[in-house]
Amino acid sequence: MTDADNHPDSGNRPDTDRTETGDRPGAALLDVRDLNVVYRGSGWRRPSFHALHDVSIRIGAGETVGLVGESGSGKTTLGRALLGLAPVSSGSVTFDGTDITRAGRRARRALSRDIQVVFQDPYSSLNPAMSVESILAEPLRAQGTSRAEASVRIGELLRQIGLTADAGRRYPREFSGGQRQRIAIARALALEPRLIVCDEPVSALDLSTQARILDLLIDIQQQTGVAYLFISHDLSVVRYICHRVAVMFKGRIVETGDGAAVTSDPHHPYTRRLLMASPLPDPVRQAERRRRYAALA
Ligand SMILES: Nc1ncnc2c1ncn2[C@@H]1O[C@H](COP(=O)(O)OP(=O)(O)OP(=O)(O)O)[C@@H](O)[C@H]1O
Repeated sequence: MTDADNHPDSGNRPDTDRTETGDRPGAALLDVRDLNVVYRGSGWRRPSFHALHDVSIRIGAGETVGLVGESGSGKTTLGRALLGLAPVSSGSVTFDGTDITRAGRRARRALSRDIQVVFQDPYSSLNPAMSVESILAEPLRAQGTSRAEASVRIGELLRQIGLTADAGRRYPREFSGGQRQRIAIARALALEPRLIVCDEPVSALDLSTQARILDLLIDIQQQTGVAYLFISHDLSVVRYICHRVAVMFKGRIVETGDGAAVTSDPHHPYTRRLLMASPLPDPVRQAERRRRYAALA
């Protein structure tokens, strides 16, 4: 995408039909219901912490749902719960009909193909001692893909993220931050997941690189139909990429709805405060980002 009008600040992410509640009609790919997560403490020095309170959220196939909220509100904890990595005390996380919180080992193994994650920091999320080829081969080999098939798939993945085939022989240190994040995205895509938890995937990148990575994620979604849970602090980014947005405050979801509506006409007082702290649109920032983006196009 090279049109400056399709810039992250413009909030014109193509939308699809919505129901009145903002949910897509039909069965959800992911259905989180009344989820509670409690981190157990150890004595009075480290008391237990109730991180998520009765959280419910749905994500449809091919949909991007944004999760915004201040630091410590529980966004990453929810992302971890989808990966089966949070101490769930009650509630359910149903992915395509299987409750992740109660799944046995075999079901979990199958789910680990379907749900992948991309982290904020591409510098620390890639093993510096491994070539890109080995990084991308790892999830494929772990699922029993043959060497020959893995090699073909790695070629496809590099093309998909816009890197040349020789990138496979190089190491993470030889790439820029944006290129490393592309490699992290390719690793997440290797097993053709149906949902990717994107935990602040562009916050460590400069503005023009952010725009390119967001466009890559949108292109990939259009090609593959993957769904995203997109965790971010940046409302302009969320407005650009997300179909729907959920706002978290102190471990609770306080508002959900259409991405453009929530970010321009918030109902909950906390969302209004969030918007005031990061005004949208900011004409100066918008013009600056458009200029940089156009120069790169
Ligand atoms: N392993 C843990 N043990 C105890 N408490 C934890 C643990 N992990 C997170 N927490 C607490 O749970 C709360 C939610 O943390 P979480 O990382 O989910 O927030 P967040 O919204 O993702 O924050 P940020 O935007 O800063 O990443 C915080 O108060 C945090 O201190």
